[in-house]
Amino acid sequence: MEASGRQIKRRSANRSKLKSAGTILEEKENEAKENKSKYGPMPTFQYQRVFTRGILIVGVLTVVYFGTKDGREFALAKQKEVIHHRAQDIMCSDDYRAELEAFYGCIPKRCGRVVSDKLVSGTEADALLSIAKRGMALGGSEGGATILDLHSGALSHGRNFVNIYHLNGAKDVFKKTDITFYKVVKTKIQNAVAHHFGVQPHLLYLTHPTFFSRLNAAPALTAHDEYWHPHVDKETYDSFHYTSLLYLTDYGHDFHGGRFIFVDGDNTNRTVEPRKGRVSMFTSGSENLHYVEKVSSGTRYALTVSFTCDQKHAIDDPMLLSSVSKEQKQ
Ligand SMILES: O=C(O)CCC(=O)C(=O)O
Ligand SMILES: [Fe+2]
Repeated sequence: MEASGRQIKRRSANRSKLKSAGTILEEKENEAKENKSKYGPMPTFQYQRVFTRGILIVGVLTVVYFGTKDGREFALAKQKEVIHHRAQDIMCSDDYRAELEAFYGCIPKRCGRVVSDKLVSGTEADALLSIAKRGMALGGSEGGATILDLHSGALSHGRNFVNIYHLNGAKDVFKKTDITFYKVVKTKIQNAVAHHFGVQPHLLYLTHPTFFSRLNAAPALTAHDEYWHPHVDKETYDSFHYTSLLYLTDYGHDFHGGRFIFVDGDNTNRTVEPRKGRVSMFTSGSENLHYVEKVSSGTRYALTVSFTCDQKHAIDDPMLLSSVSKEQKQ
């Protein structure tokens, strides 16, 4: 009797142990479920939370460090976009502002850059591309950069330059309509520069050098082929006050590499991807330090159209070879 009474007690104790173990298990499962749904899996060892957070912080810091070490990059104009008018203002550099003090009416209301795909039509861009190709076919650099200046006649040739107007083959290379297209486009850009920077268009003069460029991936043979160095136009070309670029071919289609990069003081690059007919205009001072990336494949064509406020440095529009006098040709 006594033994069976003890057995009953033990069984009921075991049952209650089992029950409580089951309850604990169930509670743990419920807790686990709750934890899973609310906060994810619970830490499985002491300090795991601290450890996980540490890893996360180190990860974020690594991304920030490597992301900013070589600077950041923003696209001011992507090739695929069609931009009506996109501007970025920058404080005028002191040297630039000081120099312009002498040219009343030509001092910019703002410095910076502006991009437009609506100024020059596809037909106009194609007409200018055709001029560049025909002219450059008479010469061409052996390195990666060929230029053609219709004003002075300078054309890259091998490792040097020739005057295209002195070449026999050049007699009929340009037509009257070519010169008309060239002048129309120049005047549109001149008015757009004046309008955007708040200066009077008749106080802007076309200046030297204004030229077509053709860039490719061929290794540089002379300093003239090295187009990728960061520079300030005002320092490279003394007479420049406003620079404009008209792109005649498409980045990512006609060539790769060859983007235009503004290097800004905030450790950030602003890029312009060339697009046929795209015009980029900017003040030529040190507020607009820039370079062109090396072209990695294909051929990039552009026209640099430069303006000065100083009439002393003004240049004339190009003329047809047939209307250039003998003295001018020599
Ligand atoms: O072709 C370009 O995009 C820019 C060329 C340039 O920076 C220059 O001619 O000074
Ligand atoms: Fe430049």
